[in-house]
Amino acid sequence: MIIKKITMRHLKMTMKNPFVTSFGSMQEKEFFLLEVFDENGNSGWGESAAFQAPWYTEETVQTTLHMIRDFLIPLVLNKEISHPDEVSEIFAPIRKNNMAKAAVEVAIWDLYAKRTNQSLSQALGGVTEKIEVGISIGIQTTTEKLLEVVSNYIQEGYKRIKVKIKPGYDIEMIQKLREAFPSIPLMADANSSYTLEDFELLKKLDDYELMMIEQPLANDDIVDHAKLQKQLNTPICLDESILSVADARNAIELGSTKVINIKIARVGGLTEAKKIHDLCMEKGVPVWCGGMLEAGIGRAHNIALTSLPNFTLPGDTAGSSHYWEEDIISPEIVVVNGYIEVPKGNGIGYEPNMKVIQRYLLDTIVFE
Ligand SMILES: O=C(O)CCC(=O)c1ccccc1C(=O)O
Ligand SMILES: [Mg+2]
Repeated sequence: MIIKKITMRHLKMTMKNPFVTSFGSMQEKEFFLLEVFDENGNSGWGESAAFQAPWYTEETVQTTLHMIRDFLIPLVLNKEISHPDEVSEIFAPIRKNNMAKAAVEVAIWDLYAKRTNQSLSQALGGVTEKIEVGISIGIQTTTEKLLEVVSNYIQEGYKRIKVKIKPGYDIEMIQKLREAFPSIPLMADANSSYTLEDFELLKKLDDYELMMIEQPLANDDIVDHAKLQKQLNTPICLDESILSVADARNAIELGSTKVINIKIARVGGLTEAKKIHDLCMEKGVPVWCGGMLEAGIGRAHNIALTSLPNFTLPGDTAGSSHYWEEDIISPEIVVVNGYIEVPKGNGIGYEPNMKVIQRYLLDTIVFE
């Protein structure tokens, strides 16, 4: 296929509720939709994930714009690409900037699946027809409020509950949650807010039968996580530390992690995500799909990826209505009894809803 034209739409949407982490509160989500056209007029869609501020990784909405417009699009426009696996090789001379790369790469995957008349799930080697989903809950104002929110999600059918922890908001909260819900699949995400000096505190978490603790230590660490894992019964799941299949191999070999959260954006696209999945499957390390508070296009890519066989743990891809008054795809993503059906239509299997996209559109750039 030849990449003939790329439309880059800049959107800003407001989430129904602010999402609070150890870094602060987020309610505005600004992102780009990449629509990539081939020589026959087929088009594929991708959504960028970086936030306005660089607290999760170093990328932001503005660095993404700079990288996509000035470096990545010139590398693929008017180029012949026979398979989307080639895109990560074409982008390899550009260091990091994984979220910018992923936004373009996933659109080319969707385009490829559509051209070849298959679903994105099929094109990736997906096997499951429905995926199990959990929910990630931001920090709440009070524990009472948290208990109420958790109870509602359990009633809605979500398969596991993930809560954010940070120093000063951890053991007591987890203890109350466990008392109230003795048998729910529960996990905690620290987003790198502890150090090895907090060992005694982290060790206490072993009393609450958590499925795992996500990224307790520094965002770029695998050495201290290995030391910690040796002394914890609770499995560690790395998120921020894993940017590539090489990182995954090193972390598994060192014993830094027993589970990996794969985010397409963090690892630079679907080809790298699949490589990490395949390696983890070979090593007996289960994976799940993380989220970036995406709108529908990003969510659709997550669903296709999650249909691969080693996604054996519920991920963070909740339904559209959890985040948005109205999502940018049709139909919206719905969770029934804790499952999302993997769409069978070509490509991502959801149609961009141009009326809704228009409503949140700030500006558009066309490259041809
Ligand atoms: O619901 C989602 O999309 C993911 C929620 C989440 O946990 C999260 C949200 C923003 C940044 C980082 C993370 C994370 O997984 O660490
Ligand atoms: Mg995380």
